[in-house]
Amino acid sequence: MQTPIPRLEIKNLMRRYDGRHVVNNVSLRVMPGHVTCLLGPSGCGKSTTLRMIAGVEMQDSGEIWVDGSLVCDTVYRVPPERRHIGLMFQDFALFPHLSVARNVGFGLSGDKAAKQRRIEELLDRVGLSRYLNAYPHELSGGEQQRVALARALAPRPGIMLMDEPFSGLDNRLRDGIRDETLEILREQDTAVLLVTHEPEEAMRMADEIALMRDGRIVQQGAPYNVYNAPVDRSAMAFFSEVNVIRGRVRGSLVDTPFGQFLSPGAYEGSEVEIVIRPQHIKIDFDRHGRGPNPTPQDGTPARGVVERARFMGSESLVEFRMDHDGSLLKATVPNVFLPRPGKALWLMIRRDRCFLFPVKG
Ligand SMILES: Nc1ncnc2c1ncn2[C@@H]1O[C@H](COP(=O)(O)OP(=O)(O)OP(=O)(O)O)[C@@H](O)[C@H]1O
Repeated sequence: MQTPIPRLEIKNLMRRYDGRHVVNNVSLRVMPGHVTCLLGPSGCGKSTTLRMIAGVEMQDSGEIWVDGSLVCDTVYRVPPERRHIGLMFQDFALFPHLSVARNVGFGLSGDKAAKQRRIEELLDRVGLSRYLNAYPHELSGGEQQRVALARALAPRPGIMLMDEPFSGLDNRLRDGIRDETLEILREQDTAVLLVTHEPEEAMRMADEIALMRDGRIVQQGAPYNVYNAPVDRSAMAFFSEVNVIRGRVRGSLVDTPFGQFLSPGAYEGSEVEIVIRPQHIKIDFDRHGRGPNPTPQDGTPARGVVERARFMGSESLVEFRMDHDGSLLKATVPNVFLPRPGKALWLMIRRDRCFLFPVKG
């Protein structure tokens, strides 16, 4: 069976500024109708990657392929306007002297009636039909952004590059517009590469997440896998707060106040971190100075004293000062759980949800 050809493929893309690799050997593929999110902190090289694919910036080395054809390497280069790539960048610019309808229809060819139908269809989908004849300055920032989105979607690009396209929208609007945009892009079988620094946005939108750090992709996969099988502590901490418990490997085991942990693959005598998200810490009551009995699933309980408890909406966040070393651990509990500061409680770690990483350096 033939392997399907990716709509977009980049191979070993490199870009240096002032001798520093800001994009370092980045490779990825996006299939038609799929959304890949380049996710990473500010300055990690996401936008530079997108700009090279768009053709507005040249790579130092590496290749860009569209539908199995080379579009750009260090010798050959298809100009941006002939790449048939749609762009939706943070700093979108509408043409101020054109009406909303003409802005949306700007990149459209074909007969007038078909153009008009497409313009009306898109404005309807982004909820702006009533502004057909308005001018950009008559619209709010968020409305202008939705017009820019309609304009980018109108020519049915085979590839859409999006750089934080929803960041200017208020929360109430954002989810709806995001879902609607995705639906349109999927209907058109467009391959989408979306840049964001927000893990929630990536989890919500992506078929695949490429987690970027210091110019490199450090992990790539379905959102579920990237979240639940992080490659290291930083990858894990990018998605949520984490608790870290340190220990040393002795005879393939790590001894901690929460009991012993198996340490497969870690060197004897090396220092390791056991990392756990706040939602995977279990809380139990104090029974006259004793905690619950140890279990194979949750190990040994360790006692902590509540330092602070806050209600966060759908969950409560409780911070504990641990008896054994004075460290602070965070636990989240669904709904309302607000023990008073000073109260002693027992914490246990869900063994199936903790990760063990070697301490670097
Ligand atoms: N034209 C340039 N000249 C010199 N350095 C640059 C240039 N463009 C980007 N950089 C640097 O390259 C690095 C990566 O920038 P890039 O904009 O790709 O990051 P990013 O991950 O998209 O960040 P953000 O989310 O803040 O936009 C940054 O350190 C930035 O300062």
